[in-house]
Amino acid sequence: MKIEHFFEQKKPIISFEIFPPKKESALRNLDETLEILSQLKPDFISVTFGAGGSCVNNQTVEIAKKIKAKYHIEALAHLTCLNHNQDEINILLQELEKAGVENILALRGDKNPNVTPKKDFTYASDLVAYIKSQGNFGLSGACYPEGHTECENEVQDILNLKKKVDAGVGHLISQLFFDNDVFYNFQKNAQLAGIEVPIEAGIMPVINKAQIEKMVSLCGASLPSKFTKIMQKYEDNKEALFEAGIAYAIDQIVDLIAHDVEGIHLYTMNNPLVAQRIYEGIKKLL
Ligand SMILES: NC(=O)C1=CN([C@@H]2O[C@H](COP(=O)(O)OP(=O)(O)OC[C@H]3O[C@@H](n4cnc5c(N)ncnc54)[C@H](O)[C@@H]3O)[C@@H](O)[C@H]2O)C=CC1
Ligand SMILES: Nc1nc(=O)c2c([nH]1)NC[C@@H]1CN(c3ccc(C(=O)N[C@@H](CCC(=O)O)C(=O)O)cc3)CN21
Repeated sequence: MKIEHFFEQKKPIISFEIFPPKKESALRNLDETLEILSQLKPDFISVTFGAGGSCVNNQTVEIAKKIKAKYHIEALAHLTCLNHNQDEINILLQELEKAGVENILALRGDKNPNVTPKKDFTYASDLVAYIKSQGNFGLSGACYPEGHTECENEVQDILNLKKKVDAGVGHLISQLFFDNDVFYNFQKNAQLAGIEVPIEAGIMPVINKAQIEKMVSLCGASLPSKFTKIMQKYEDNKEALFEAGIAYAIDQIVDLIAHDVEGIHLYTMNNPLVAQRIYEGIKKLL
């Protein structure tokens, strides 16, 4: 089923994101992760492709296939185009079709200073238009409540997002954010720009200090003082930071649901216990 159809239901949809681990040995743990995540019955699970700028040939197609075939949950495979030419994209599309994966998150991909980008696709919107011309995939895109780090200003970023939607994206997933007002402001601006597809709010529960630093450098999310206060107080107390990170994420989600958000996309970072705790905290609100 195409993901955009999930939004025809009246309640907010819930989805999880996982990434293919770099180490072969961690792939076994991923099965345990999927076992737990699937019991929570999310509307779909997305699988990243070379997240954070790496472009090794990872297991995205295989994992997305397993999510559908073994766990009977809709899968959304991420696909990046900066480091692929058209022939390589064709092969990946064939593999996805053969695997029965119907939904693609079409992305440009993070720039990696050690890799020269290929020239067939420049922006995610180029990939969206190309996939649209090639088959019958459901297409999703990424959006940036605080503006994309490379874009000169937020107005231009929203106009670029409109191009991506017009190219054929039926659903958007937001970059993570820690201040809900930033997201509400973005929703309003997207609407003013004529963007009418559903926008899921991307939430990352932050449970360790290294992760916060990595994410801030990767996506430039601003940190409200309420957030930094908690992180500073508990940075050296692992258990307390875990609890505080979960509480902060639940607090964000409760507020988003009260504001009638269309969906919550949880960046699980392959930690199923975090997803489980958060799901427990919000399930009665759905
Ligand atoms: N690997 C993964 O699974 C994930 C990666 N990301 C990363 O997020 C970042 C951006 O990806 P996307 O949103 O797919 O890229 P995008 O191509 O939509 O946007 C990238 C930049 O180009 C600008 N832009 C977009 N379309 C344009 C156009 N037609 N004309 C002029 N400028 C345009 C945007 O304003 C933005 O600054 C990447 O760094 C991506 O890899 C995000 C989520 C998951
Ligand atoms: N710019 C950007 N790039 C992304 O890839 C991305 C976003 N933003 N925003 C949302 C999510 C978050 N994602 C992430 C972020 C970090 C890792 C990460 O820390 N990966 C480890 C791999 C560890 C392992 O293999 O076990 C790494 O070291 O890169 C993974 C996915 C993917 N997404």
